[in-house]
Amino acid sequence: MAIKNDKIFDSLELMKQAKIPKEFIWPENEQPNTLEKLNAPVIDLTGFFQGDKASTKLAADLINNACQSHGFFQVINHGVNASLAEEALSCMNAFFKLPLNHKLKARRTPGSMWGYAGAHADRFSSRLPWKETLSFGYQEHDDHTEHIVVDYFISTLGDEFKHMGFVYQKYCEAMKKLSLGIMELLAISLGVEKSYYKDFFRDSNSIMRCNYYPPCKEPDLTLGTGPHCDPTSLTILQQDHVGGLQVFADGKWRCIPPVPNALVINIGDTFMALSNGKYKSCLHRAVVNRECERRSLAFFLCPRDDRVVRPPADIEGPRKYPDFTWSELWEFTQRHYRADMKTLHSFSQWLLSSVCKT
Ligand SMILES: C=C1C[C@]23C[C@H]1CC[C@H]2[C@]1(C)CCC[C@@](C)(C(=O)O)[C@H]1[C@@H]3C(=O)O
Ligand SMILES: O=C(O)CCC(=O)C(=O)O
Ligand SMILES: [Fe+2]
Repeated sequence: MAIKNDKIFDSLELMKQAKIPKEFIWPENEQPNTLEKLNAPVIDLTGFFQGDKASTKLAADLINNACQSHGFFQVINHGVNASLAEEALSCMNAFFKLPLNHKLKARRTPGSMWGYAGAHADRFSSRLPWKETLSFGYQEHDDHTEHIVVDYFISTLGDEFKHMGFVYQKYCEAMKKLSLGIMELLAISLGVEKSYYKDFFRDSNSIMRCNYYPPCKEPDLTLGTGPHCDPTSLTILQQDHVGGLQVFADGKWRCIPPVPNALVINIGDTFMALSNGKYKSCLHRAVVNRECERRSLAFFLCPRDDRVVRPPADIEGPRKYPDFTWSELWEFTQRHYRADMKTLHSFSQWLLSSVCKT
């Protein structure tokens, strides 16, 4: 995707302005409104990790019910160390509170996913999200997976960020381990051989994203993250205590209030295709507020670039989506299409039309 404009927003300056710039004002029908809660079940993973059959069946049934409707559920006793999770959140402040020129040392380069972005102002010219992001990869290569994140922070921001790199290295490893456990539960809940999805994601190529949402003087006119379905396979979201995540379900935007020590899990487009549409990748967004900043950490599980996304034979019914690879879908969202609620459908049309042209 070519750079639309090379505008740079300084969140420190933006926060002082009584009126937000027009680029951040979203269409009225997409602006935040009154809220009910989403029934995103909180699933205790203790018994599943201990191999208890009854607990595993309960977890699989709750997941099946949630994923057939809106694709969101929450997990507690998930095995991610609480102090690591807390430090991953606090490390965000150490980066996002830096002066802008320091953050720009990690600036996302065109065509890359990695790095710092302010409101995606280098990619979009309207409906800008009221957020800053820092994204980096967690690819599983044989030779240097165990320090791939540390290396990124040192090479991008310097030795003084080595500790932050170490925290996120450990965090990504913990997220990957949890995501493979969730993949086993998803397989069980779909009646698929329980290691099928785990094996599919063993050599994953995942994305870690830190979302920083500054306070906003006119929170009802903008959005922190616009309405979208995650194009990825599975998202593990750690939100702080502020709240702001909303899911569009049963015709309404519904909030998922933060549950202490819980992680929010949602199905992405790629897993919807891997389940042949049985599990839903659901529209969601993030709102901001006037009083305080909000932070979230999103781990996006993605398969190896070239692995063909195709549902297992156990899942019956006519195919809903064509075969594709994650690298094809990723390129579509980075160069041709701003992820929204129709990404997978638009991508399928784009893919089939490009096949017809060859
Ligand atoms: C593959 C990805 C693209 C986005 C980050 C991951 C999964 C979610 C996508 C995103 C958050 C959906 C909303 C729009 C987006 C541009 C954003 O607000 O950040 C998307 C991410 C992206 O393209 O950078
Ligand atoms: O910050 C949030 O609560 C949601 C962010 C999100 O949906 C995303 O980054 O894909
Ligand atoms: Fe998302």
